[in-house]
This record gives sequence, C-alpha cells and structure tokens, in this order.
Amino acid sequence: MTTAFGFRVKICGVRKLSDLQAAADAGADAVGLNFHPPSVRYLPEDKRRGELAEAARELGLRTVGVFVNEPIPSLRRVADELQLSAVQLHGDESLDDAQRLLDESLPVIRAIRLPTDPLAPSDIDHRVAPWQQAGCGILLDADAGGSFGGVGHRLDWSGIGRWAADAPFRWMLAGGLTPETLGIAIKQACPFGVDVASGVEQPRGIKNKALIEAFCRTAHSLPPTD
Ligand SMILES: O=C(O)c1ccccc1NCC(=O)[C@H](O)[C@H](O)COP(=O)(O)O
Repeated sequence: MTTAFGFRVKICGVRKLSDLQAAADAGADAVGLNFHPPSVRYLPEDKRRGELAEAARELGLRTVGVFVNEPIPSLRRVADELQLSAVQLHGDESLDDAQRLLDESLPVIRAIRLPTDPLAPSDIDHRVAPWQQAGCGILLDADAGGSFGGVGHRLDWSGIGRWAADAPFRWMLAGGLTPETLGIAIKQACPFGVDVASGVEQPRGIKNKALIEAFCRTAHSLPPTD
C-alpha cells in the first residue's frame, strides 16, 4: 500500500528559493507547494513552480502539492509535471478521488479539517478511518471555513491525544502551530509529524527564516512519537 508518511516536519506554502533553503538548513523534511488560487501562498502557473520543485528535490526536501477541490486530471498533470512526492487533498474531495490517485501509485495525504471545539476520540475516528484504511496519509488540521487551511486556527490537542493513544499509524498535526505552541501541542496530541504555514510567517504569507529555524529546533528537540 502506498503511504505518504516518512516525514516529521513540513513547512507549507513556500514561495521562494530562500524559503526552501531556510527549510532545508533547519532540517525540515518536506515542503508544501500551494495550488489553491485564492490562497496567499498560491504558486502561479509559471516557471517558478518548476524551479521550486526542482530546487526542493536538490535540497533533499520532499514536495507535497496542496490542492483544494482540483479536478483530478488537472491535479495529476501538476503532480506529474513537477514530480511531486505526494499530493495533499485539502478540500471536499471524495474517497474515490483519493483511490484513483493511490491506484496510480501517487501518495495521497488527506487533510481532515476538524472543528476547533473539544474533540472526543470517536469524532476523529469516524472521519479518519475510511481515508486511513484506503492508504492515505492523515493530516489533522483545524477547520478554516472558506479558506480551507493556513489561517492559524488551532485544535483541541488534548482531545486529539486521547484519540492518538489508540491510533496505530503515523499521522500529522497542523493548525495554529508556532515555535511557541509546538512543544505543548506535540506533548498533548502526540503526532508523528507536524505541519505549519502561518506560524512561520511574518508578515502573513511571507516565510521567516528565524521562525522556520525555531519551529524545526523545537520539533527536533522532542522525543519522536511512533
Ligand atoms: O496555507 C494555505 O493557504 C492553505 C490554503 C488552502 C488549503 C490549505 C492550505 N494550507 C495547508 C496546510 O497544510 C497548512 O500548513 C495547514 O492548513 C496549517 O496552517 P497554519 O494553521 O497556518 O499553520
């Protein structure tokens, strides 16, 4: 079965070569390239996409394409052109969509957008199980309404931790993680990996090298959850 997870730290929404360099220097494993046009992190359809994807590979970073309700043939075309390591489905895509991609050996990460209210294990379980059983990597993110992601909303980490205690697979946490909140988030939620967009930006939409370094330092200083 194709799974998307072998990485612990993903810096999402990189837009410049210097963002990639900062992520690689800080020891991140993966970067997210955003293909959702309304996002501040959107990468327009020009040569920059190819340059970034190639530079990421040369730096040893995995490339995850972030898509929201993109038609599957178009998503597939971008993934092939840029040789993406995985695609992240962050909208209302169906399980059939994911299955089609997995059947073509493209690793798929399913973003499960959870409410920011207190969470019971069963709330999470019934939403995660079909995707996990299909072979998708799981990313738990906070509901961002019509923005879909990347707005810094955070989840009920201790509620997630109670679910994680019985989740026998690797999964990633996102949503409102920052260098300051990451330590407590990891201790409470116990993810295998973490993902951040706005928490390493200053101002919004512009990645900040010092924040990327601080985020990765904290992520690497905590004992890995497996
Ligand atoms: O980052 C975006 O702008 C975005 C837009 C639409 C869908 C997904 C998006 N980001 C996906 C991510 O994986 C983010 O890292 C995740 O939502 C967490 O964001 P943040 O709370 O800002 O760290």
